[in-house]
Amino acid sequence: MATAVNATTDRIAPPTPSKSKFKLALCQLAVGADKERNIQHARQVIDRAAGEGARLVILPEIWNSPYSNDSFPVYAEEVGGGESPSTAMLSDAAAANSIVLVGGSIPERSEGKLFNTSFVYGSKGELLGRHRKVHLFDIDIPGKIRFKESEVLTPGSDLTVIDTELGRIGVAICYDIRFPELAALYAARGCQLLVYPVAPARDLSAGYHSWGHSALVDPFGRVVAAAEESEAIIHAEVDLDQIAEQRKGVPYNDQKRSDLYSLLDLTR
Ligand SMILES: O=C(O)CCC(=O)C(=O)O
Repeated sequence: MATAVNATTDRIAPPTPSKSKFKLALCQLAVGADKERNIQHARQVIDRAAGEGARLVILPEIWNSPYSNDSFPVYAEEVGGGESPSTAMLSDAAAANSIVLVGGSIPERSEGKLFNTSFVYGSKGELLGRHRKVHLFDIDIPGKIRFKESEVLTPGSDLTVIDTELGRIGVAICYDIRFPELAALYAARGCQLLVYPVAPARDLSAGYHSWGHSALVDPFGRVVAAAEESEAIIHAEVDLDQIAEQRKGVPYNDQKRSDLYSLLDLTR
């Protein structure tokens, strides 16, 4: 069923988070071909970020494997039914550090298919939710770059809104950011933060040259904190009350002209 979303009346209020101010860390990891090393390295970086005060820690897209269609089937893990050293580490790291952890993404195998999936853990190590990338990165720019995730991966079919103790988070992955309808639906569902695990650190010896430059951006589009190309942990403070104030001050979400256009939520 398709439901027209009226941002003024249909906004779903999030539950009150345990803290309105907290520190987050964007971990722009260097990723290599050695999976075990990638997992150990991610664990060390999560521990460091939490040790430096972050309560919400975010990893990049595909942090346990090189970003390539050849690698995805080799590095993929079955989560739940099978052995998954990557998500076991994420759950353990979240509990050990008492943090909310958006675990970037890993190639996930499920029922014979492969997905690009982000697993999100709460501060007791519990799995809060998962996002399977819904817009696969399929581009072909003649003479420049050709990448077709869809040759190997299956797109997810769910939007992902997760209530955490630090607020309501809409999760999507990398190329998903180019589709503003998704962000608008997340906003209409009351998300206070949108998290898009994107590139790891730039590595010009890798098959795909990710861009790096992980960033935290506020409701006015201002870059609050950002990395360069290389491996980094970027710390920044999030103030949910301030975000709510900023949204109230320029209330464009409540000023949409639903008599002229509307957002259809096809999942409802
Ligand atoms: O949107 C882009 O420019 C890059 C997307 C990408 O690298 C990805 O989705 O993995």
